[in-house]
Amino acid sequence: MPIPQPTNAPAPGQSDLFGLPAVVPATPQPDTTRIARVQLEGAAAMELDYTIPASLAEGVVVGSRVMVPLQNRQMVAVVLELLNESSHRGRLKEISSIVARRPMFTPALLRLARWIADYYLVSVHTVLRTMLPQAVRDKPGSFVMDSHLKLLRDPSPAELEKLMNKAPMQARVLEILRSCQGEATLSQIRRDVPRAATILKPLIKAGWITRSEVRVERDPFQEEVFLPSQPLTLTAEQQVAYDRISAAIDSAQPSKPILLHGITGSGKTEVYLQAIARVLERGGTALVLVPEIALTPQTIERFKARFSDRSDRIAVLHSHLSDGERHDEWFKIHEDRADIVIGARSAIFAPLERLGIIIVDEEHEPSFKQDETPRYHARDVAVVRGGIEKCVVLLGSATPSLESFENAGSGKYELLEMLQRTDGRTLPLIRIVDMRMERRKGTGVSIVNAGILSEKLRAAITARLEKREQTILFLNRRGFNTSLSCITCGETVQCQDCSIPMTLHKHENRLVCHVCGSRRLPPSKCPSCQEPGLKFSGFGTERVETAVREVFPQARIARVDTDTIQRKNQLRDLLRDFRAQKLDLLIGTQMIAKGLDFPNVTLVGVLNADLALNLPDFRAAERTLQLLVQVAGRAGRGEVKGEVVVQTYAPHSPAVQFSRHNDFAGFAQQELEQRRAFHYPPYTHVVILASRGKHQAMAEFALKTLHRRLLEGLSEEVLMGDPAPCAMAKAHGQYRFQLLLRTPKIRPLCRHIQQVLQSTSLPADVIVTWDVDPVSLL
Ligand SMILES: Nc1ncnc2c1ncn2[C@@H]1O[C@H](COP(=O)(O)OP(=O)(O)OP(=O)(O)O)[C@@H](O)[C@H]1O
Ligand SMILES: [Zn+2]
Repeated sequence: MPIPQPTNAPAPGQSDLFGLPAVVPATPQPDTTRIARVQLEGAAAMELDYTIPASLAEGVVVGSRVMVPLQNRQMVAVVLELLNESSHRGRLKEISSIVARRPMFTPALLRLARWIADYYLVSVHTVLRTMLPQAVRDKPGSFVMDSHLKLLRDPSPAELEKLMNKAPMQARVLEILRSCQGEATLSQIRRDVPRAATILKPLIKAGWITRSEVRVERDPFQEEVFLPSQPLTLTAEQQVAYDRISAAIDSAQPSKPILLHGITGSGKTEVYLQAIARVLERGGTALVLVPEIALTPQTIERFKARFSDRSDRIAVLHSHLSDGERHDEWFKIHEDRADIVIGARSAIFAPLERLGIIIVDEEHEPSFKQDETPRYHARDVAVVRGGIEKCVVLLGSATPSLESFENAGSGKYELLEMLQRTDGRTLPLIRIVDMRMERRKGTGVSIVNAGILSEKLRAAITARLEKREQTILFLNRRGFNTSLSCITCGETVQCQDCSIPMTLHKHENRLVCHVCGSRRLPPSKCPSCQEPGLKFSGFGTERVETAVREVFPQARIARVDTDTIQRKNQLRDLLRDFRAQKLDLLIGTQMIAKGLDFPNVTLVGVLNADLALNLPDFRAAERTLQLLVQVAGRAGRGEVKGEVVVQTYAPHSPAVQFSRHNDFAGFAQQELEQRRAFHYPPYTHVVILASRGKHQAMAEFALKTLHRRLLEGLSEEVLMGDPAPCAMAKAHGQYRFQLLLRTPKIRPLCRHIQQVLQSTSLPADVIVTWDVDPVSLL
């Protein structure tokens, strides 16, 4: 949809960030009173003070981008603070000019940036960079432009005919304009009159039309139509939750963050929708964070449908957008043309003003943590942003993170629970299959013997196929066989650059490294002892697909993983087919574990529950439980009761047992006791210090040096491990080491680490990283 440009818009091409002249020159005036503390862009972590000349006094506000002199050069900087005093007063230089009047960062976001910099030990500059999408950072204001033409008066038939004889192209343009109510864009007219641009001038001169420049939004949902949806009548539990949330929205006092623990299908999304409606009624805006993987068209459709009267005021930010789309969506928010923003992790930095609520759905999801610098956790940042903006923060999950659950337990957060499904149905029946027994039975069916499908699961699928109900099989591992090893010497074929076994992808007949992506032909003999006997083992989704097709030749089957889904709309189309029951059985990785709602799915099979359980991480049990509960939540969402079959070699582990009884609280209680006893989060904060480099000894030396320096003056409360190789000791050709620190008080530890890092010189070819509150130890 074209959007009118501000009236003072310069011609495209010479516009700066916000359609203002690129630079507002300053007249130097010695008599200044105010001082701006700025953050230089491009330079490392430099904060400097400048005076604000009187001529710019009104234009410079917190968040403005300005030009400042630095050693004979002019640099771009962001105003962080306005001060009355500076310790350097008298020697300060003046701000030269304003780059953009409208600040790129709201004051609240600047405060947030400082908090993040401080908490995660990074520079403010790095955080500010992260806060802007790349397309906005690099090419702000690069909109697609078009001309909007308007017919000033209808030509009479006689006038048209006269024009037709003299200048037929001009007459044709007038005709087109008349046929579309007197208004059209140049690109619309070009479809009929390709050279229309060349004849606009005479038409304008003759007083027939006017022309103005407009932006064309690159709207990711341009072609979608949304059927409006009405608010549902809330269930009793939903009503209680909603009442509390809306009281917090209405309250003038800042409220605690709210944790909404609602089982799958309890109608959390409906509560979010109604809470947002409440915020909008009061003139506020809403920010919704969803894990990238759950940010499906289905999710967005629900929001667009509910707020269909203002669906053009919903902005979406996630990684599947093109750069241009992301640029335009960001500016839509920046220019106050959006009231609701839905996005993945980095949308927490959406420059919304008048924020009334921040919702973090699936708050337990590890993907809310960024795995590169700055390693922030969007859920925790949401809580801090909520504090700064004085808005409601609502964290939702069927399996809250133990951090949030403990915060609710200790009264730091408020806990709301919804433990019934909206349809009043019970949760699906969960059957645990002990695969140790299963394999001992040796039924003679190869797929069973290979440990892929138990007899129970096979029978359950057969029953579903007969009843024309649908099945989802879940396995969080791609490929055909997951390892290849030598029967003589026992060596496993590993990636040369990474210390993990390579996976066979049969379709392309290659061994693939799932860490660095390197590929090679499967060797015919052992690379280590040169003997010929090599044996494939372990199975991934590709193998499952082949096996299931063999056992159920009539079934209509599809596989969903990153190997089969490569195009943008492929997943959407496939899920549409599944919903329309054009498919009987879906096999997939975590791509299908989240948020999907298919009424005809009555069976979910978890092929190997132990994958997450066996990870060397104190959160292994928590992750397993989250996964089982989420996956199980996909079954029985319609009329028929659902069934879940979980295959495991560890049937008695707490994660399996508690998920079977859908007892999140019971699991949390037991797990929290363990965490407390062994000083793990949420009772401590973890910091991981890691080193990596091409030379093993150097990387290890670097971390040992840091370890030694950290010991000096380390507080007694801090538990520090020894430097050790990471679980994946080598990746991308680099050796990796890490050091784990735990502490009940994070800030003093971070200050100590920062001092050590700043005062220790390390080998140039070793990279040292640190991660505050990591979500994974791998
Ligand atoms: N008050 C209600 N009355 C009737 N149906 C409802 C109500 N609230 C929600 N539903 C329906 O129940 C289903 C589940 O709701 P919803 O998706 O909001 O749950 P959820 O807790 O977000 O689920 P999940 O965590 O599994 O994604 C949806 O189909 C929704 O339309
Ligand atoms: Zn590799």
